[in-house]
Amino acid sequence: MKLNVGLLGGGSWGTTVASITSKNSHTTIWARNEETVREINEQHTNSKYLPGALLHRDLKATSSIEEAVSDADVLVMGIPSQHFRSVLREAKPFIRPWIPIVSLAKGIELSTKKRMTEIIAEELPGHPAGVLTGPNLAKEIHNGQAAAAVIAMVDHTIAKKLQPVFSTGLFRVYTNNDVIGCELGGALKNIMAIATGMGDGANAGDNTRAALITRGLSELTRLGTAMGGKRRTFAGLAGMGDLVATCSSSKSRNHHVGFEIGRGKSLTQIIEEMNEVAEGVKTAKVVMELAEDYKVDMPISREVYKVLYEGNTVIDAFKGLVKLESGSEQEPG
Ligand SMILES: NC(=O)C1=CN([C@@H]2O[C@H](COP(=O)(O)OP(=O)(O)OC[C@H]3O[C@@H](n4cnc5c(N)ncnc54)[C@H](O)[C@@H]3O)[C@@H](O)[C@H]2O)C=CC1
Ligand SMILES: O=C(CO)COP(=O)(O)O
Repeated sequence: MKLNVGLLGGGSWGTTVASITSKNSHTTIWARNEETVREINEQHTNSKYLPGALLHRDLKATSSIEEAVSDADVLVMGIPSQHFRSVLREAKPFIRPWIPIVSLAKGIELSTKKRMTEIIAEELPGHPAGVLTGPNLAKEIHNGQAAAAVIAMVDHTIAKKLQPVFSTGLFRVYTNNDVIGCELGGALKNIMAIATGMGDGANAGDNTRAALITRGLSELTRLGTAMGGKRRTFAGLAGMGDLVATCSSSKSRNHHVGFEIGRGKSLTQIIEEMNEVAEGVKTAKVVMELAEDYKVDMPISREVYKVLYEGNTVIDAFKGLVKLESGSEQEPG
C-alpha cells in the first residue's frame, strides 16, 4: 500500500524530492506561492526553481498547509533552516500523532545553534525525526543523472520503512542511524563549498581546491565528532560525498557565493541577485560559536567567516591559511 507523503517547501530541492516520492507514494507538496502551486498541478513544472524540469505527473500541489499535512503518513520538510521552525509550528496543529518527520535542510538555526531534528524534537516531541542527505545537487537529479543519498533515523526499522519511499532506480538511498553526523555533514560542507568557490573564483588552482576539501573534511569531522556525530559518517555520503560534490560544482549555490566573492563581488550584491538559499552563509556564523563552545579549531571556517562578515579579502583568507603552522596530518581529527 502506498504511503501519503506531505512535503513542505516548493523550492528546488523540496520540489525535486516531491517528484521522486511521487513515484512511490501519494505526495502532496505545499508551496507558499500560488503560481508555483498552479504550475505544478497544471503543467507539472516549477519554472522559478527548476527551469526546464518536468515533474512527476501524480505530484499534487497545494497552498494549504492543512491539506498537505493532515493525511500524511510521513512529513518531509524542504524548508531552509532559518525558517524551518516557523513552518513546522504552522503545520503542527494538522500533523497526525507519531508520524516520522524527515528534514531535507542542510543548516543550523542561527538563534539557537540547533540542528533541524533537534527543532523537530522540541516542537513535536515523540515524533521520530530524521534527515535525508548526501551529494544531491537538485538540477542533476532532474536531468536523470544517478545519485546516492542517506536516510538517517535513530530507529533503524523506521529508516528501512522510509528507504523505499525515497528510492528510485537512479536515486540510491542508504540507511544510517547517526542522525547527528548526517545532519552536521550536510550543514558544515556548505562553508567548505564557499571556501573552494572563493579559491576557484580567484583562480587558485586544482591543488588548492583538493587541499581545502581534504583539510575541510578533517575540520568538519573534528567539530562533528565533538558534537556527537560518528567519525565514519563523515567519511560517507553525508560527509565526504557531499563535500566533494558541493565543493567542486558550479551547480552549488554555496560554491557560487564563494566564486563570486573570489571574483570581487560583495556578499550583499551576490545574495540580492540569487533567488535561492545558500545555507553556508548563515552556518558560517553559527559554526564560529560552536567551535568556541566545543573548543575545536576551525581554521578554514574562520577565514570564510572573516571574508563574509569582517571585510577580509580572499587574499587575506589565503594568507591566513598559508601562515598557519602545519601540524601532522595524523593528528586526531
Ligand atoms: N537544491 C539542492 O540541490 C539541495 C538543497 N538542500 C537543502 O534543502 C533545503 C531547501 O533548499 P532548496 O529547496 O534548495 O531552497 P530554495 O532556495 O530553492 O527554496 C526554498 C523554498 O523554501 C521556501 N521558503 C523560504 N522561506 C519560507 C518561509 N518562511 N515559509 C515558507 N516557505 C519558505 C521558499 O518559498 C522556497 O520554496 C536547504 O536547507 C538546502 O540546503 C539539500 C540538498 C540539495
Ligand atoms: O547540498 C547540496 C548538494 O548536495 C546543494 O548544495 P547548494 O545548497 O550549495 O546548492
